[in-house]
Amino acid sequence: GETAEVTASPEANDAEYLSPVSIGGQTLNLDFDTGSADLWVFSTELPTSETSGHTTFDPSKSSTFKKYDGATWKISYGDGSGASGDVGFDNVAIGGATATSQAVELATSVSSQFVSDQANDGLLGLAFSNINTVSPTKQKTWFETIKSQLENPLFTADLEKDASGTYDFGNIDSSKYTGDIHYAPVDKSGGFWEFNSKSYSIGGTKSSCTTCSPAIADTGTSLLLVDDDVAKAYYAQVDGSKNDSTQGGYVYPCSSNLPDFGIAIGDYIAVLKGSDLTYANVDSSTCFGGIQSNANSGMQIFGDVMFKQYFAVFDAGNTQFGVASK
Ligand SMILES: Cc1ccc(-c2noc([C@H]3C[C@@H](O)CN3)n2)cc1F
Repeated sequence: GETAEVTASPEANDAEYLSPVSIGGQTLNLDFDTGSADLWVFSTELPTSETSGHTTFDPSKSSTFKKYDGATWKISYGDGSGASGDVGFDNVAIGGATATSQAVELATSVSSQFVSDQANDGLLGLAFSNINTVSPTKQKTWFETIKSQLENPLFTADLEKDASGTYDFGNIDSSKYTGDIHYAPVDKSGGFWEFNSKSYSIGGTKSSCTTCSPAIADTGTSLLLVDDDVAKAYYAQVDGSKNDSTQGGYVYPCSSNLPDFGIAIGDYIAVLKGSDLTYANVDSSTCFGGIQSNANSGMQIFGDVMFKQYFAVFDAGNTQFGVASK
């Protein structure tokens, strides 16, 4: 079976990570997103006013592209951004592994956040295809299309702070982590890599929260979005912190010593170092936290703040998600 490895390069503030993907021989830089299941790209079908700075996929220049007549897609993301368009099939290669006749969703419209994010040429969903948005027939993700060709039906994420990391498909590279991999069973019925997270720790003090929302492993989200009462409890330990609606979340003096924060991945508590829980500067003395409230949306979203501190295994063979120290 095959294995494949591709670089994941961070944008400013590690807001997102982009990886090169070859579609019909054309290379675009896509945001691998384990929180969605559409592979969509900036295309020549967009108004040119919206494609400045982006690489666009041109179906007319691919000898292997096939239109999927009548099919459309439309997606919206957690931050209110979104895109829509039509569909075709082409050969899609990542790190030397090629999925043939992969559904490729061509954007004919994208929201302003995508227009201005010029490094991003589209998204590659790595969640489960029951949440793919193609109509009238949902389409498989790249990972689902290629899974049977892989040495093992899994992929791993090693994202780094202000540095390039990797996604690996088909194998677990033991040089990328230390100690054991701690797995939690995944409930994929909602389409996400979803697991229970019923406890947490702040500065080493553990709390159980039987009412805590389940969590999803989401490489497409920059931060760590936890239940509102947990975020409150965390920042109660940070002098001078406040939930500032103008900044969009919790801010605090950059001189603060942030406590460590432990998140439950099933029965395992993964401790995130407080020293790596600041997301960005608001100004020279005020900082914006990597831990933020999920506004009681009913789902906790463990994004890149977690992936930068823990090696992650997305195991579709055993429907489990695992983390290891690195
Ligand atoms: C400009 C832009 C906007 C959003 C996203 C985005 N990608 O993944 C996600 C999260 C939220 C959830 O919906 C699924 N995963 N959000 C990427 C962008 F480049």
